[in-house]
Amino acid sequence: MTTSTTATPSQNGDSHSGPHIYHHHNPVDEVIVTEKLEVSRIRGSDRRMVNQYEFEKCLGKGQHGQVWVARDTLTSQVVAIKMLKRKDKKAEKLSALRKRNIPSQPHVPLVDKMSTTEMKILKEIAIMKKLRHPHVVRLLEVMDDHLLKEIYLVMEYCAGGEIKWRTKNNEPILRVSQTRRIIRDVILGLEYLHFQGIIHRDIKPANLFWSEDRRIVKIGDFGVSHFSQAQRAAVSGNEKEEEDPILLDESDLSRFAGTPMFLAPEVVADTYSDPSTLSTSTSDTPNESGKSTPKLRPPITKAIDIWALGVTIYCLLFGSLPFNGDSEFAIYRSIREDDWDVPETMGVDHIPTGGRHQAKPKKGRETEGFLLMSLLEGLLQKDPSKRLTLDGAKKHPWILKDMSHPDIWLRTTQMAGSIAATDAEASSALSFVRFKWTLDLARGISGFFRSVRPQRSLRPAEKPEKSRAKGKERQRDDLGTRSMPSVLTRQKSITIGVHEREKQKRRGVLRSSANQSAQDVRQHRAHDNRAGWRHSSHHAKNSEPLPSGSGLRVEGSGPKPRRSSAPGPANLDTLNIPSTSRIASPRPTHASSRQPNRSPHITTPIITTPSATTPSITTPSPLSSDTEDRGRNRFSLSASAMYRWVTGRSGAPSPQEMSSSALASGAVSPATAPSIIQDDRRLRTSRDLALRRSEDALHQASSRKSSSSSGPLTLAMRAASWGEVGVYRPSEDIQSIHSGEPNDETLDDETRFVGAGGYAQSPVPSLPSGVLSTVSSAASIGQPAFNAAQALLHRGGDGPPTIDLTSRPRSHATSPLGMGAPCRIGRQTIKGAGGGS
Ligand SMILES: Nc1ncnc2c1ncn2[C@@H]1O[C@H](COP(=O)(O)OP(=O)(O)OP(=O)(O)O)[C@@H](O)[C@H]1O
Repeated sequence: MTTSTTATPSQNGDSHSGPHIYHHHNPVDEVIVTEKLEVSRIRGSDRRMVNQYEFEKCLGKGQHGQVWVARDTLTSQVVAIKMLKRKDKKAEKLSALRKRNIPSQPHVPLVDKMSTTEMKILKEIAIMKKLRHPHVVRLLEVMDDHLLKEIYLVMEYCAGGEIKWRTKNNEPILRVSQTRRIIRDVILGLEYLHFQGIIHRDIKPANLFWSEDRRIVKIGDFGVSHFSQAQRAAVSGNEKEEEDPILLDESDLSRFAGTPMFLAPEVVADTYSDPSTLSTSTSDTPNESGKSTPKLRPPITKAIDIWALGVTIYCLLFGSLPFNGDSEFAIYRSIREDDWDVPETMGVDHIPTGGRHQAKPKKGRETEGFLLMSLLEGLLQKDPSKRLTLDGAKKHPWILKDMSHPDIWLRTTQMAGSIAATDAEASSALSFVRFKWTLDLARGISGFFRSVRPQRSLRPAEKPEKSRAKGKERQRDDLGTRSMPSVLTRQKSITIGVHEREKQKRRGVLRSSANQSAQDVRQHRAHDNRAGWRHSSHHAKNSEPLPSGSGLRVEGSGPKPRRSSAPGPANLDTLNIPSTSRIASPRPTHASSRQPNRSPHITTPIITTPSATTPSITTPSPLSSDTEDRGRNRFSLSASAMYRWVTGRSGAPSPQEMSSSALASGAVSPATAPSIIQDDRRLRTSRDLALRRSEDALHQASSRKSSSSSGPLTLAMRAASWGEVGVYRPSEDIQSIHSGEPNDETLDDETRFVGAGGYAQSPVPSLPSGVLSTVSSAASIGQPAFNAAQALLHRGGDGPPTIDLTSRPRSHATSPLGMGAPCRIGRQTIKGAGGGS
């Protein structure tokens, strides 16, 4: 649900009048859009207050504005607020020059009415609004008052800061194992972005953020990201899916955006340095006149993120960049032409690399260095068509190294059919619903999954990107820590007319959805969410040129100068969707695709039959032969299987075995248990349970607004992303997954248990993995589930071990397990090194 809020009249006249209603964040809410702002100063201090947010300290300044840590005085939640200036004089001048060449049209393009900066901001917002994943920084609220010169993006605050990767002497500061875990998180986040049709375009260590305790890494900064409708349609199987017109503009891939050292070769292709060679020919053979025609520039696809991931891994492990130069031009040349090399050792733990080219060892004897070289080889392929895919990277032995159950990790973190790919689905609390244990829910879902096999759709035909822009480059003086500013070159596709039609369509949908049955609630929410977009951009899209702000003074000189623009890459969307990402079609948009028996609560990903226009094939998951397994009823309750294991018999737990509070709260219904257990019959092994737990963590996390560091949820999530899925491990394993100092003796039993994503040692020494993981999952879900788990496990006598869960696990923020512990290098304790600051 998107909510508009209003503010009080300002004391200082900074905002206009309106009733005093500030929105209270609810973890399952969609992004809030606030249109009226009150900007004031806190009495007796020079600190700024914007609506309910008290600004505390400035984190830094980027291209278009500042980022502040602020506190929500209503909830005490600490957030990061990005203040973006609507107008950017320099960028606009450049844009105005370009626009002179655009012929006049019956409808004035939206971009011509809005500043290019504002357009960019709106795009960033539109992209961020779609995202909800534990490894992606979350947008909580957009504060956009057209009377003010700044737009405020309230985001999840990642208190661990950005990932630091080198000392002043260009030495690495992370261990190899830490890097591996970071990269696993990034892969999961990136996989989600690509699944959503988003190319990040600025993957680099500085855009990867630690959670407060440095257990989780999240991808942030979507300032130059690109949304591809074609990619999205390929995933959803619905080419006609409605989207924001702002997002539909695909010309912006022709922008030359990103951070120079992390740009892929296809982005800096030599047509850039020599515009005369620019050609649309696909051949490099001599033509009739005998002249050789250069190859067509490779299309810009999500493969650019894979390249940047390779550069990022290199940075984290070696403390230096694989491609560098004294000037931007030299950097690009190096990216295009140079081979990369590696130092003798990697990581702060100085593990030998074995060199760039090494003889292939016998199977099973591959060294860390050998595996890394093979991974980098795949990621840093200059030809994007030969580059490793994200799926390939995820399955690479270096990434999976030291995992006790890589196959389970791969399966549990698989995107297709498991991750809610739409806003509506992402907003659902799958695990929470699961623990409601409603009969309809369990039956409906299991029936559904039995009847529908996963399908995967082929992507639509490639769209040629027409626009090409030429430009000059400018030298950059920083070392890849700053993104290049982005300037839209053409925005012809977005017109007021398009917007009006879009609005009318949505209104119609919204009206009719008001009368739909409860089964349509989820779909309604999706529309509602997108319609909510109108709140923030309504005036921008429909009104006359925006009035200049009356409130905040414009400070500074705007963004850094535009560095360069390049000839536009040729093609836009030949996005290679990993096979594992194609299985599900998550959002039905037509009534015909609705499942008649689905409960209004059911918000599980939907596997739709592909539309007539989209060819599809049915392919088993590459990870396992049991594709059907993926389609199983994920609502089958692990807890019931846990019950079966605990009691040694099938059937429902008796009411006495349920905790009274769980029953009282309605979270556990004895009447529903038999059917649930029946549905659960196929889940016989603890392995399945472990799998389930991990999925739950993902879903639960994706449903939470505040997926920051607090709460036990993130522990389960961490387990999933760190590849340690619900497996009991002895004490030495705790150290092996410990990113801080190995001799940390401060773990107490409870903390160990809280960290039960596979790290518990006591007090559950002989607990099978499934049970342990289930409890971990339950703990992440909340009191009712927690009570249920407790009821099931809390039995004495000759059965399995008793686990006392009477006290809620304490926040893992206090737990030293994992990356929270300091990492010392010499006498220094290094921030961002998986340790304290
Ligand atoms: N959600 C967040 N949580 C914590 N810190 C953040 C968050 N978002 C941004 N920051 C920090 O705020 C600072 C400013 O960020 P911003 O993205 O505006 O600029 P930048 O990354 O330095 O430059 P640019 O984006 O122009 O490349 C950076 O130090 C960044 O690490």
